[in-house]
Amino acid sequence: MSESYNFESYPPLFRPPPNSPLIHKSNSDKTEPLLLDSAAIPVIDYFKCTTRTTTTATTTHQDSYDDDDDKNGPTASICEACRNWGLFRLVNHGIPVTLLNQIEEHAKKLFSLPYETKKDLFTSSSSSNIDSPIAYFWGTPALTPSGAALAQKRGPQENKQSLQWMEGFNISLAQLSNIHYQDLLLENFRCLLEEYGKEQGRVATEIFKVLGSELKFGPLAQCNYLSVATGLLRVYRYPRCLEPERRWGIDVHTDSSVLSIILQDDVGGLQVYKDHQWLDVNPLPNTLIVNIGDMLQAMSDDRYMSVKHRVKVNKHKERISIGYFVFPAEGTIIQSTKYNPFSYADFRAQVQYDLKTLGLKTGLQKFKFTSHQNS
Ligand SMILES: O=C(O)CCC(=O)C(=O)O
Ligand SMILES: [Fe+2]
Repeated sequence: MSESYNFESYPPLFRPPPNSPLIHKSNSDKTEPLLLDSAAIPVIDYFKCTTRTTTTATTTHQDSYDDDDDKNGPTASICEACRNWGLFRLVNHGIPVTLLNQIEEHAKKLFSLPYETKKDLFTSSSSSNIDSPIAYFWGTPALTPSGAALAQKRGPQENKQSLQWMEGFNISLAQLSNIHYQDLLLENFRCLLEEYGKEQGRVATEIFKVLGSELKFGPLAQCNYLSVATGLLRVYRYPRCLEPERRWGIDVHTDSSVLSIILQDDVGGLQVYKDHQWLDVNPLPNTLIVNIGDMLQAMSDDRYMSVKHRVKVNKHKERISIGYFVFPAEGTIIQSTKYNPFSYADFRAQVQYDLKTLGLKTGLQKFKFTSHQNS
C-alpha cells in the first residue's frame, strides 16, 4: 500500500478535515487488532470437490491444505460448511494468481483517480451513460438494477449508520463485451474483469453442481437456479476512516444472490456472524470466500443458510475487495417447502421497496410459506 494518500480521490464526505491525523503518513504496520481468530472457518479444496472439471483449472494445486477437514469426503465437507456456516474459504480454485494480482492493481489505480473523474466516467444515470456496463457508486451498496445508488429511507440511527464507508464499481458481466474503451487503463481493466468473470462463473457453476446434487435438484433446476448470464461483479474500495468505530464499510446484511464469492486483499475487515458472535474473516493469500445467498437458502428449504456479514473500516489502511454475485436465470420460479413460489425479480423488487420505505431489508421473511409467519 502506498504511503501517500490521495484524498482527492475520495468522495467529498469521506475526506478528512484539514489538520486531521489522517492527513499524515500512515504507519502501515499499525493495523487494528483482530477480534477473534477465524481459523475455524471451513476450508474447501475446489480441486477435490469438483474432480470432473479439473482440466479447466490452470494453476498448480496447493499442497499446504491437507485432508483433515475432508474425512467424510470433500462433498460432505462443502455441504456441512453450507449448513453450519453459510460460508467457507475456497482454495485450489484454479484462478491464476497473476489475474488476481492484476485485477487488484488495476482497481487500486482506478480508485485513485480524482472522485470527479470516476463519477464522470462511470456514473449510471438516466442520461447518457445508461448502457455503461460499469457504474461507479459510493456510500451505499444498495443499487437499482441499472447500478445507480438506491435512495433509501433514513433509519432511526441515521447519523451513525446510513452512510456506508465505501465506494465501488458495479459491473454487469453480460454487458462487458459490448463496449471497448479508448483509454488503455480502462480497456485493460475491462479485459481483466471479463476474464475474471468467466473464471468465477466456472467456480460458481461447479460448486453449485456439488450442492445441487446433494439437494437432489433435477436437471432443470440445476440449470436454471444458477445462471452465469446473471453474474455481476462489485469492485470495492473502503477508504480510510477517521472514526472506524462509528462507521461500517458495509453494514450487517445477507446477500440476495444464490452464491457470492469474495476476493479480499490483505487488509481484513470482513466479519461473519456465527453462534451469536462476530468473527473476523482474516485474509489468506490466494483464497476466496464463498457465501450462501438468500436465493440458495430458499432453494435448499433453509438447509443452507444465507449468512449475516458486515465489513469494518480501518483508520490506517484502505481496503480493496471484489465480489462476484450470481442469481437464478431470469423468470425462474423458486419452489420451496418453506416459501411461496417466487422469482428473483420478485425478491429484488421487495428488497428495493423495503429499503425505500423502511430503510432496511426484510428479505426472505416476506416470502415465508405460512401466513402467520408473514405478519
Ligand atoms: O468487501 C467484502 O469483503 C464483502 C462485500 C459484501 O459483503 C457485499 O458486497 O455484499
Ligand atoms: Fe455481502
